[in-house]
Amino acid sequence: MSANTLITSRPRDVQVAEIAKDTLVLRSRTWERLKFEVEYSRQRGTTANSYLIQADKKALIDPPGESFTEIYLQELAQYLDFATLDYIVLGHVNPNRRATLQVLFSQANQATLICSRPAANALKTAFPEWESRIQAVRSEDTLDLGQGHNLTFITVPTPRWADGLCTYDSATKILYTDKFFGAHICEDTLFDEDWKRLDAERHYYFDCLHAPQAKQVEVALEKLSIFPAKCYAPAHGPVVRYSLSRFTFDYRQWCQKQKLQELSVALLYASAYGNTAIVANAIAQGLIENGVNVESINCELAEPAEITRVVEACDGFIIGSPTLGGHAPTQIQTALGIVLATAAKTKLAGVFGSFGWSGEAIDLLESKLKDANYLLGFETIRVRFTPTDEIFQQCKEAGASFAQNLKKTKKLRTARQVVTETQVDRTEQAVGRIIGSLCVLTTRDGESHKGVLTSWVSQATFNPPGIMVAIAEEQNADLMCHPGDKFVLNILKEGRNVRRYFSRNSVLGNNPFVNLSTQTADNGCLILTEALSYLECTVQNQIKCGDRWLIYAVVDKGQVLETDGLTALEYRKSGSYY
Ligand SMILES: Cc1cc2nc3c(=O)[nH]c(=O)nc-3n(C[C@H](O)[C@H](O)[C@H](O)COP(=O)(O)O)c2cc1C
Repeated sequence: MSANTLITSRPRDVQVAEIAKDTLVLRSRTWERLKFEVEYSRQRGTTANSYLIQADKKALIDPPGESFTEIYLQELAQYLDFATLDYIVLGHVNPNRRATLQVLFSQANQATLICSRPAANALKTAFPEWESRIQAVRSEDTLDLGQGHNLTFITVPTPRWADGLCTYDSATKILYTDKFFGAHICEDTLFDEDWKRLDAERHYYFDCLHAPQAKQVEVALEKLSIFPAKCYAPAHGPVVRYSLSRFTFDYRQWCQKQKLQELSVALLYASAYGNTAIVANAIAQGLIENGVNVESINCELAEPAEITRVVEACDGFIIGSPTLGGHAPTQIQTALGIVLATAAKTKLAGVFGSFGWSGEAIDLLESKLKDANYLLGFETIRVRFTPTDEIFQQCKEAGASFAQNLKKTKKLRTARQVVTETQVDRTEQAVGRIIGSLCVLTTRDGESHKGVLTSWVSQATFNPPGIMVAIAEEQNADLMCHPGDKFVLNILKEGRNVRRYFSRNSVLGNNPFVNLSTQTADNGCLILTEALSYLECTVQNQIKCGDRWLIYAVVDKGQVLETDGLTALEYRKSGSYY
């Protein structure tokens, strides 16, 4: 029997120990993975740490979730007469923790609940009967428990825990860090004396929970750094006494590492009950494991300017929503508006969400992004209620495949944009920055069909719909420079290599059309069925300018052949050649 089997067979318990003057830790331990930790467990169990400070006043910090309610309260009763408890301090709230609070609050009937403002709002909705006993605190608010135990509160909002609150006790110099500086590992050892052994678990915990919110974690670290802490008391895993500065340094390094990744994805979501947030976290894990930085935005907290900034800066974006009353929450609708107005169409996009029965919000997001012509980096993820282990894995894989797709498209774009320092003519380089849609222009000469590749095309008029094409003599200009001449403009799709049949150096034969599937348009010219769309055009005017004919033609009719996909673009190094 392996050591691991032995460990997992131990029953849940609550380990109690004194960690400083007047201060106990109560570690609710499970040697197996907890269900709600599907998202970040490495199967080494975990501890849900709660702390009790007993000075002139008594404060209990972070009672555990409902899987421990009974054994935790039984154990706590050995050390505390509930009727004498003055305060319950919460680092964050979640639905899972409410069950324990419900029982504790009814027995500790003198106790006031201390938490951040967002947590207070959520708790007042959950426990309206206790509204007067819930007290919201702000950063730098203090609470004197007597005997030197002066508590200072620090709000540390992150996308995942908008209501995050840390607490510093001046008597013991313990900083109660809640979700920061934890690890999911269950052992008898209370402290981190053998901290090198904890490295992998700590790093994994950070990657799963904090890497997607590195920016906000850095802000939190800054706020916490002003306290002369000698000990971190986290919500999970060993109490940090021996590796405080090393662990703080690691957090800073890990945050930096995220920000230095070459590619970054904006992950926008809202989540009323936490399910969409779990899906977001799974996708984030897949991205992070594949070397992509993730900037999470909880749309319920973020200002529009912040969303705009992140969407502008990212290489790809993924947006997720719950469906509530047949709709996406207002904040998601606002974020979608910002995305549609801000994100370049070349950015890779993704959609996900948790729903109950109809999932309209997910459909809305998908259809708006598809209509706007964004390319999706994975098939839209629809999860009913809470993701199972299996679905969680699938979401993670979707994140991984988004990362791979992002790398591919980025490579394509940068390869085309590289300009070497040896190029002499800056003007040419500057002109070369003009890009165009890659098209094949087909004309007809009697029974013979011709096709030329060009990106020198743009819309010229709304009414009638008209286009402008610049064409060289050798590009069959004679077939399209007279009023009344007909042609078809085939607009090519990114990722399909149709251009190779029409390039000047093509070795694929003189007649490109034998290799391609075509239809004949009403005007007699060929439509390439692999194109994204096509326009049937009639020439109206022309001007000979420099080495080109400038042709103006009206669009008689057109059709989109594929609703998914992006227009292929032609990037050039110089304005003096194609
Ligand atoms: C008040 C309320 C209204 C809901 N309305 C819908 C709905 O119209 N369509 C649907 O598919 N699911 C609906 N649901 C189910 C939620 O979409 C589902 O619980 C989802 O997991 C919530 O995601 P979240 O945990 O990220 O908030 C509703 C749930 C609640 C609580």
